[in-house]
Amino acid sequence: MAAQAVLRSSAPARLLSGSFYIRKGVLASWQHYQSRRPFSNEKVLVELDESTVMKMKNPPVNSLSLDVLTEFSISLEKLEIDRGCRGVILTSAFPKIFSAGLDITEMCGKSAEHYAAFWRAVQEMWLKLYGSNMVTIAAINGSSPAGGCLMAMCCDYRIMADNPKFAIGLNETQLGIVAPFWFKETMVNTVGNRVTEQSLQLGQMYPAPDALKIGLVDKLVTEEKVQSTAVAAMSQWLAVPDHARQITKSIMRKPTIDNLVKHREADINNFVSFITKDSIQKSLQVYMDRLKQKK
Ligand SMILES: CCCCCCC/C=C/C(=O)SCCNC(=O)CCNC(=O)[C@H](O)C(C)(C)COP(=O)(O)OP(=O)(O)OC[C@H]1O[C@@H](n2cnc3c(N)ncnc32)[C@H](O)[C@@H]1OP(=O)(O)O
Repeated sequence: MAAQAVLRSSAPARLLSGSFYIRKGVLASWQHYQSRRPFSNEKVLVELDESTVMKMKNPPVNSLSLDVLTEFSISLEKLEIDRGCRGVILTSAFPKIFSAGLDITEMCGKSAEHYAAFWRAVQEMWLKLYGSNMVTIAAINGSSPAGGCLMAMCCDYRIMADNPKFAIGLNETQLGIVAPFWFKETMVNTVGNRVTEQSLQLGQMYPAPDALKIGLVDKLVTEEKVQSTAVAAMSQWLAVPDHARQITKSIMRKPTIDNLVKHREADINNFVSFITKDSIQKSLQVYMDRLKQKK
């Protein structure tokens, strides 16, 4: 399956004397900006535009395979070290679906080594996105279960298409699996303990209007306006001095991040021993069969 992230890098925040611009507070030559060109490899395409937009493009439903996760982390890392990029809008290239979450086929019928590599890639994506110094805004243009919801929750601000057919939530228990502690902590940090406790046990998916009510998303707009609203929100977030915003973000998120870093290997071992159980493999298979039968 081809996965492609489309990245658009920000134009200079402010031009000075026609030949310099400010990138993360550092003066850099206009020539340098011009030398930044769209880049692409098999799965990543970077285009220069007014805002940096990272589009998931893994048909048909943006499931997060090992390849997609790896490419996502590499792309984000590239933007992180690009001093010209202060914020990223994360969205989907497809209408009606933001991301179907982790690719279930990566968790079925594979070797223990594969599960360990896959889980490390999930952790890496989370560490990079939740710990990003950039402003991150999720433009949720469709449904977003489980790992898709996790990605959205990692962002600083969430805008979702106002359509009750689109739902978001951590539905892991519905698959017979358990959201790990750092998924749980990300949700607690987003909507609070009580809502998380109930949502996780029920594996609840929230239609967009309900997601707004519980604070799982911050704003609803019509489908056509999701991206332009994200661009407008980005300007507002970028008006805050970077250093103050970044330190504040770190104060809020560091304890949660440190907790995974400290228990990273144990978390991988736990995932592998859980996912290789016959009963869990059977649950996932039943869930996949149901997905295919619903057509
Ligand atoms: C201690 C250990 C803990 C383990 C923790 C593990 C944490 C797990 C996190 C996860 O993210 S698990 C994944 C959870 N995701 C879901 O439950 C989503 C399932 N999919 C859907 O609900 C729907 O597909 C959709 C996303 C709402 C889209 O619906 P739509 O009607 O547009 O498409 P479909 O016809 O259903 O799907 C098309 C095609 O895609 C396949 N597919 C869908 N989701 C996934 C997926 N997550 N992984 C792999 N494949 C997926 C689906 O089977 C269809 O395939 P084909 O029939 O076309 O072959």
